[in-house]
Amino acid sequence: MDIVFINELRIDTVIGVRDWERRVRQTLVLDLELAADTATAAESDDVGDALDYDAVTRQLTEHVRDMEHALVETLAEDVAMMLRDEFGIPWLRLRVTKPGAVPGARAVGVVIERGQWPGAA
Ligand SMILES: Nc1nc2c(c(=O)[nH]1)N=C([C@H](O)[C@@H](O)CO)CN2
Repeated sequence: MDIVFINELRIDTVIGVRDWERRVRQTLVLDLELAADTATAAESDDVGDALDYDAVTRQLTEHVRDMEHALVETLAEDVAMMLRDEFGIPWLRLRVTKPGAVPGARAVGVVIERGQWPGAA
């Protein structure tokens, strides 16, 4: 099993626990590592055999844009569930970064891993 990745995907959404954060859109940055079999696609040279990172990115962007969560934890869990359901991804690692959310820190956020790496005991 291999990894298809998406780095620094920026999406505007409603996110945050403060009252003012419910009234604005803020930019989150998402980094994903998605377990995928790349060997079959490499053999056929057909995107139909690949985990299509363009399709994942489009669906993910639409999904996150429409959300209104308080915590980045909730958003991350929601994204992981959607990706695993829609694309049959067995394992993923997701980093959700909220730039400039805390004075003195460039960014804060969460990293989650969900699912089982295929073949792992
Ligand atoms: N673990 C978390 N802590 C905090 C979050 C969060 O989503 N997860 N959010 C906030 C606020 O929304 C912050 O970004 C702005 O004050 C605070 N702590």
